[in-house]
Amino acid sequence: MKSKRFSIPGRMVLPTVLLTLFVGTMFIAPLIFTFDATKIAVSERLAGPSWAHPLGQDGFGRDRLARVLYGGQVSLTVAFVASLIALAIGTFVGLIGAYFRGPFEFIAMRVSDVVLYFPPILLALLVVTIFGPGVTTLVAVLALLFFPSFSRIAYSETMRVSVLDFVEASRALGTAPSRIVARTVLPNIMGPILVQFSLTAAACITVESGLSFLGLGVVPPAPSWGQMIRSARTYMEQDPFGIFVPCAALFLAIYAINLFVDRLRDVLDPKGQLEGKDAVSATKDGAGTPELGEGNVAELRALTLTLDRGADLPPVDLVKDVSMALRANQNTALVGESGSGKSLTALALMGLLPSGIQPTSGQIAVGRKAGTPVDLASLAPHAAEQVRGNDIAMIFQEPMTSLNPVLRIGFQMTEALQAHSDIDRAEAREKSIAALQSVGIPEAASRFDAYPHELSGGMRQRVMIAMALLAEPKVLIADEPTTALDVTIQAEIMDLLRDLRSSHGSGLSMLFISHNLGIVADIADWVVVMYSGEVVEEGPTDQILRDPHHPYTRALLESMPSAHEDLHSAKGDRLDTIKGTPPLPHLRPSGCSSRDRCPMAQPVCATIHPDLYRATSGTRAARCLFAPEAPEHLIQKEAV
Ligand SMILES: Nc1ncnc2c1ncn2[C@@H]1O[C@H](COP(=O)(O)OP(=O)(O)OP(=O)(O)O)[C@@H](O)[C@H]1O
Repeated sequence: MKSKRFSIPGRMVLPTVLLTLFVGTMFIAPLIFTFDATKIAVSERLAGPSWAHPLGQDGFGRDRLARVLYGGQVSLTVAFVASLIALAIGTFVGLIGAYFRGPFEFIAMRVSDVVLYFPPILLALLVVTIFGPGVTTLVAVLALLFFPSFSRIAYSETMRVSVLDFVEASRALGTAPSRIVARTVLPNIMGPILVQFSLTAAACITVESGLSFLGLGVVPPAPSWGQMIRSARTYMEQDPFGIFVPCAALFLAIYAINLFVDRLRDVLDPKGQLEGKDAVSATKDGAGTPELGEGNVAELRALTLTLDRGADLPPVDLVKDVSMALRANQNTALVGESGSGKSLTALALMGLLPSGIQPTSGQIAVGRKAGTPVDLASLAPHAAEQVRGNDIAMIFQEPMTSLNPVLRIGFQMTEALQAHSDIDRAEAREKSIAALQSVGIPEAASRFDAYPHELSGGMRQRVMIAMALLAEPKVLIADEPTTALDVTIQAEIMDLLRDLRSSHGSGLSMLFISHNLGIVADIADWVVVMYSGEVVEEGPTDQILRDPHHPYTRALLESMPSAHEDLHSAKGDRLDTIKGTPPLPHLRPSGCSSRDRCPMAQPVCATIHPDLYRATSGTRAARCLFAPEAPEHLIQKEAV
């Protein structure tokens, strides 16, 4: 494996140079040149710039350049140290309060509330008046003033993040709470906290200057920007340059810090880290531009998706060695129980994997209407946005949460359309209304101006389908699109999806994700069954439904109530359930992953991990030692 080379990301170069120059000037220039910030020369008061005093002299004849540099040292140090203390205390308090709840939450939030009740500047004045002005008091007062803003943000962000799938999954994987907080939750809340840090550092500089301006900050004759403004104010009309210098220094300091932290947040965001990098090929030697097989519009080749569980726990493969070809004009169903890896496989195609999950081997290729195939995860965010929605689109389970509730349907549709094509608003409106009509929305023109809550669940899902198809993508991923709907509406949406291929005549390929093998008969030409992160069987739908070769597919069929009872049930109207639950990804048994739940399991199943054996005819494949596709010698050796 190649060793990582340290390099500054492109986006960070300008802010880093700017901040380094600014801070460097403040701290290094006084070491090189002999500046005296306190030497008074009354005869030269308010003198203009000269070689000896490039920024002129103040009302006491002191060198203004020296004062602005030393003042900067004080302001920046106070702001940085105070913000860092506020960040550390506030984040800790908010994180612990939100994650562990109970008394932790009560104490954390009430302490922050008490501080927030006081108007900040009054609280600052109160503390400074009690403890006396000075740098240490300033740092303490600023940290006290600003830690509640960090704790509030950390609290709300932790509440949001801790119910997300990947945190739940870490819990399910038995990771210790302290580890989840430090390794999983903290990195995911750092974005807003870093932004808050920049705002706080900037606010600290202004509050410090304000207090010094009032004579309650840095003690004279030590220089500070606030003091400089205060004394320059007296001569403002005679010498406006005197007030401009410290104000410009304040402006530059705040701008440089904000720019730096803003960019840093983008770079630290795990989703942004992929910018300009090929996440798949980075793990493989010799991988280049992804390739597509003949007639395929998207393809996964031997894709493995791995969850990084931190330094102490080994990584876990959530999806293993999955290959899938989505062909033009073909509907593919991806079927399996909850947790089998269907959604992650689809998200990998979209280049939208959650943070912490990376492709560690294999290849992802998505065909474009124009241009060479791409792996979305390897594209810069802006480039990926051009492909998503345009060449590959996705609809989700819950149309209410996929549509923005505060924007009219029409606005959301035209916005999506205009993002991918160069058309004006009127044309976008026309196309959107036509799209609404094509998915069976009555009175489409008036629905165009409706808000999502004014439509029924089925209508909303139709809108989502219309939106997804607006740019005429080659691939449409439908992730359990009917699960959140009433049974009657489900049937209507299934009919709509089934008819899409004929109504959408540009070779659309649909990947239909479902946990219900029974409902795919009408819609899919090809079925891929997943279990515990692996493909266990695939083939033409009619063949798989009539004669499943993998015991898990058979069990899945027999547990499904379906309109196609005649296709699969040999047991009349009695439905079987699949006993047990799928293994957690880090607890897969040796040999065959499904053997614990398989009625046909033999001792050999514990020793051999079956491959996905393909029939010589090249169509069907099954991952079972006893499937007709499996080479006979494998079990003969172990048989009695
Ligand atoms: N963000 C994540 N972090 C860690 N593990 C995850 C994450 N997302 C999914 N997983 C795990 O990966 C495995 C596959 O999940 P996936 O969501 O792809 O399954 P699924 O078949 O789509 O299930 P469902 O039908 O419930 O959505 C599961 O074991 C799940 O717990």
